[in-house]
Amino acid sequence: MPGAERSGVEPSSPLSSGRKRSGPEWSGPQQSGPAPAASRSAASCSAASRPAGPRSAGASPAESDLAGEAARLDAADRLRAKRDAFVLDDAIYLDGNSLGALPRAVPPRLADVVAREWGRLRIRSWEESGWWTAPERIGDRVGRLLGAAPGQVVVGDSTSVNIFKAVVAAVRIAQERGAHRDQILVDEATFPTDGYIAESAARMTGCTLRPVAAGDIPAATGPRTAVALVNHVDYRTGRLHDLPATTAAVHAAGALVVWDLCHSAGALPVGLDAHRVDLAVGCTYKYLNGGPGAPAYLYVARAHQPRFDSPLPGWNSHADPFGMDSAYTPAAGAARGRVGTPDILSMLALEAALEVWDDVTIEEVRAKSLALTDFFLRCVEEYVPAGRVRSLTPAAHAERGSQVALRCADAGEVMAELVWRGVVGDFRRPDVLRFGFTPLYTGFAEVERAARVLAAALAEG
Ligand SMILES: Cc1ncc(COP(=O)(O)O)c(C=O)c1O
Ligand SMILES: Nc1c(O)cccc1C(=O)C[C@H](N)C(=O)O
Repeated sequence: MPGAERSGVEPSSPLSSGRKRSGPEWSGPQQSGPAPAASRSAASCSAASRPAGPRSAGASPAESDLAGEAARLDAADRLRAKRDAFVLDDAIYLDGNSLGALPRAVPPRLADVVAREWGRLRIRSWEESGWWTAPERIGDRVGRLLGAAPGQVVVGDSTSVNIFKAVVAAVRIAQERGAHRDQILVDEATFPTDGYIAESAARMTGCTLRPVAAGDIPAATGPRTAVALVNHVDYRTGRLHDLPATTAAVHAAGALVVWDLCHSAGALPVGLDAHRVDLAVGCTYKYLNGGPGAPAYLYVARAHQPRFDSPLPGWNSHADPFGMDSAYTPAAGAARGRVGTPDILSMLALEAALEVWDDVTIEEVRAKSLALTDFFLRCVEEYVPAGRVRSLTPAAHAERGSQVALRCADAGEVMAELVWRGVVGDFRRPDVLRFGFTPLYTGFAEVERAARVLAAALAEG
């Protein structure tokens, strides 16, 4: 399988390693580096909660220039106040590309859902509290951030499950156009779940799976291609793939494209309708801050909805669910992508989390994201000795998502040290340090400090 390296969920939690640290963060299941020195004193633990940085005793000129610049950038940042909408602490949280921080709006909303809607209204809430229609209602809200007009996005299930629905349904549509379309292309560096599911979908539909570098998908798409499944932003390197050009090229060859937007939704404009994307999926627990295991979404372009033949036609996607008919008649519109009973608690937590977007445009978030990653790369270049790390993230804005990935041989140990010092990123085996930048709550001073702490951790390594 292409890109078959695991994302790195280790069976044992570092929380059980016996190691005290400043914040509650778990930088990851991904920590496979050696356990940090158990003998570290309590004093050094608490010092870690406010990283002093490698040269704190006397800041070098470059360091104070960058710190000053960070202060100026923060002062001019229109999104700065948004940080208050999240529960954060002194740790520098650069892992929002794995699990977004908790929005303050979520706990009171969930308390109300549990106590009043469930506790008192009980079954009435399916209608009176809008539970039944939540997948489409929240889908429209997510759709706005993806450039999708209402009625095309439904929230529910996991990204993995939605990939299955989207790829199989796309193959069915493509094969209606021509039964000879028997190939599924997948970007070869794909997040593993996409590759596993595409392989299974290929077996089920009589197709073969062809892994291709994302940039080569336009050239590789031909008369036998049914569908191309592509990650908009590569989870490991942070590379942003060319959605408009790839979509246009796949269409020119008569095939369909399914985009995995996990690492772009809430971080940059996607333009689903504008670029005539066929189908798309993604999670809501990263830059959309929906919470651990928050429901994912499925976009089916309006033009494809009448032919969207779900491989998981559950009763919730029936035209008349409460008719309890033994024959399946699909619902019209986005609801056709539903399966079973929605996960209401997670779904309504997500709805509350999305409130933070009400007065924010994705364009201003993107502008800040690029400024943050540019600034981080500059600070790293300034503070880290040349050659100690290598950036895997493209320098060109058009090719960069909202994360920076740095390669270094001892990345596991370095990330453990960073977490210890209060800078939370994550580690992807074998040698990648990942730092995600969430413009709604990350500031420039934090970015400068993170780079300084990184330099110190690397120096120790
Ligand atoms: C690109 C991408 N696709 C899919 C997933 C996983 O989806 P699921 O929520 O089904 O675990 C992730 C992250 O876990 C991801 O980064
Ligand atoms: N979904 C995750 C989980 O349940 C546990 C730990 C991490 C994750 C992730 O989202 C990983 C993430 N998609 C990645 O890009 O590596």
